Amino acid sequence: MPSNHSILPIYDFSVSLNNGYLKNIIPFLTKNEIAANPINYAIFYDYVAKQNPKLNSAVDELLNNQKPFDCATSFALYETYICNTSLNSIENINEKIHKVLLQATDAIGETCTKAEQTNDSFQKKTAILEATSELAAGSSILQEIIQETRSLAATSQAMQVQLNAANAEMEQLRAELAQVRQIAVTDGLTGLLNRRAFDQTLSEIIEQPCSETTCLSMLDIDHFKQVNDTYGHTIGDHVIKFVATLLKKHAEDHHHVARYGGEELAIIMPNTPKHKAIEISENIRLEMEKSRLKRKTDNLTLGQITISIGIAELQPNDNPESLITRADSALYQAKKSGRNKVMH
Ligand SMILES: Nc1nc2c(ncn2[C@@H]2O[C@H](COP(=O)(O)OP(=O)(O)OP(=O)(O)O)[C@@H](O)[C@H]2O)c(=O)[nH]1
Repeated sequence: MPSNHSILPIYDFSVSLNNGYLKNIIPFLTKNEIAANPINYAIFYDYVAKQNPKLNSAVDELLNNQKPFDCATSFALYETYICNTSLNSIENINEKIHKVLLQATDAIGETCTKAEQTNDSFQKKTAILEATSELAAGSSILQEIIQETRSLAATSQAMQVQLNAANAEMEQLRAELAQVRQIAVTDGLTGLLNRRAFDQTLSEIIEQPCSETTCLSMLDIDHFKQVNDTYGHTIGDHVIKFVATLLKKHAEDHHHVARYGGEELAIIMPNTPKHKAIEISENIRLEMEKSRLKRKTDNLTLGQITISIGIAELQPNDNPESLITRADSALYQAKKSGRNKVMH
């Protein structure tokens, strides 16, 4: 998908991931007697993908209160939480910025006009003062000049107050904008970079002329379908989240940790020699192998869950696809040779 389409809903294109969602969405819609039309499908796609916490809360509330998913409800959910979320927030922020700038420009304009008028008036009064020899007339003109000076000072002070308020509001808007940007690059389940941000980051790193080695590590949870089938999709999600925390823990500060899709995660490692990429990946694999996850509800210990990892080192003629393909084939080798392995 072209990266400039940031206002479109962001969907994953992994076939296995979407098949997994499909298997959950249809029974869910049937069970709750919700029409499986494209709008409801989109709503429940996001609901199952858990990428949109506000949508999930809104849907949960409707379901808990046994409200029907009629045309109006579905449209409202779709418009509010899916199609227009990012567009609306960006438009709102733009509107607010425009308003603040207009207010600040008005305040500055008003002060400038006042200063010009005062300047004209001063010039005229100075000419009269120079020409008059009467003390009383001179004193009255001086009084007027003092008044006008005070009035100009008050206008300029009011402008200062307005500019300070505008500055504070711009700070707030800057923070809101940063938040919207953050949401656009974050994977809702794991908090890692999402696929779009991964693609963009990898392209940028490859385009940069760099003498240091860059490595890409791709990680996939072994027999994950079995985890879902045995413990359910929710536990599956928790396992993905746990693996994500391991990646964050072991990756270095300048690395980029992302959810590539479904149960496949990745670390882009700029300025990292291959032996270091292998060491980090091996540490992640080992910690996962040793971990014994427990189901929160009843403390049941899940069986051993392992991960396979493939590493590729960036070559001079690489593009993102060729680098990903090599890391993916190393991952495939790791799977083929028994899983729970790091291959490069
Ligand atoms: N719970 C959960 N499951 C997911 C998610 N994304 C993908 N899956 C599931 O992950 C599974 C991936 O299975 P496969 O690609 O067949 O591979 P696997 O079972 O992991 O086996 P190997 O990769 O060969 O070790 C599918 O069952 C998907 O439904 C997700 O976000 N949450």
